[in-house]
Amino acid sequence: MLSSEIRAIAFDLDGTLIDSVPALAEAAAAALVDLGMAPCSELAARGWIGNGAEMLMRRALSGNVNPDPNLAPSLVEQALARFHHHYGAHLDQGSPLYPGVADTLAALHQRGYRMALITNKPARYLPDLMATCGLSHYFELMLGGDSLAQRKPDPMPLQHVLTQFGLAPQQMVMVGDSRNDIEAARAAGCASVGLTYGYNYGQPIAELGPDHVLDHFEHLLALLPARQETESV
Ligand SMILES: O=C(O)COP(=O)(O)O
Ligand SMILES: [Mg+2]
Repeated sequence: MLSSEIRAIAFDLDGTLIDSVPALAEAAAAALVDLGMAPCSELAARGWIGNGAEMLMRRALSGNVNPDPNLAPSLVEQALARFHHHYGAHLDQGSPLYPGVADTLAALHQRGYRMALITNKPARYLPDLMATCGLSHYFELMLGGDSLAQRKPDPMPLQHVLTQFGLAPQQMVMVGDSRNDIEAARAAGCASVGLTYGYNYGQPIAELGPDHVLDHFEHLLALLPARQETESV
């Protein structure tokens, strides 16, 4: 069980709520082909997701999770533009919800938790993508990787949500699949829950030391009781 002080939940998106690998990998591969390069595999792209679209394309251009520091800025710019072209054109395909996500979010909402989305994905995609998934109405605030000056693993997005919600760090938990989520939560003074099914550069999320590690999204319900119950004690 998480602290009974928890009033809000910040959710990561890619690898936590939706399996975005198929859509992101396809757009990255198509962008490489547009530039006359060989496409990347879905498996490779899986290890490059987590730090936003530009970093995904830097890694794709380099064929490595550690991007070549000498990539020409114009090449990165072109690759990113082609990525946005392909990804934006197929937002409604290739990003299925993980099992249990819709019902669990509905139940947590019903239990009285306030919810925010904190993703490193570019903010421009969030309204349409979340509407397509049928999840928009749960989130009071949706932040993308380019919404603020800093993104996860920096604590800034979590601090922004706390300020907007008028809450202290111990009143919010971050739920995510990668080191960026766990490190951002720790730096903000928030609890964290790590999900094992997402993308964490191939490293088990437990190694980052989140407060709880879950294999299934719906197991969140056991950690976060109905708010009315918590408030009556
Ligand atoms: O798109 C990314 O690179 C990561 O997105 P996430 O923060 O929702 O996992
Ligand atoms: Mg993620």
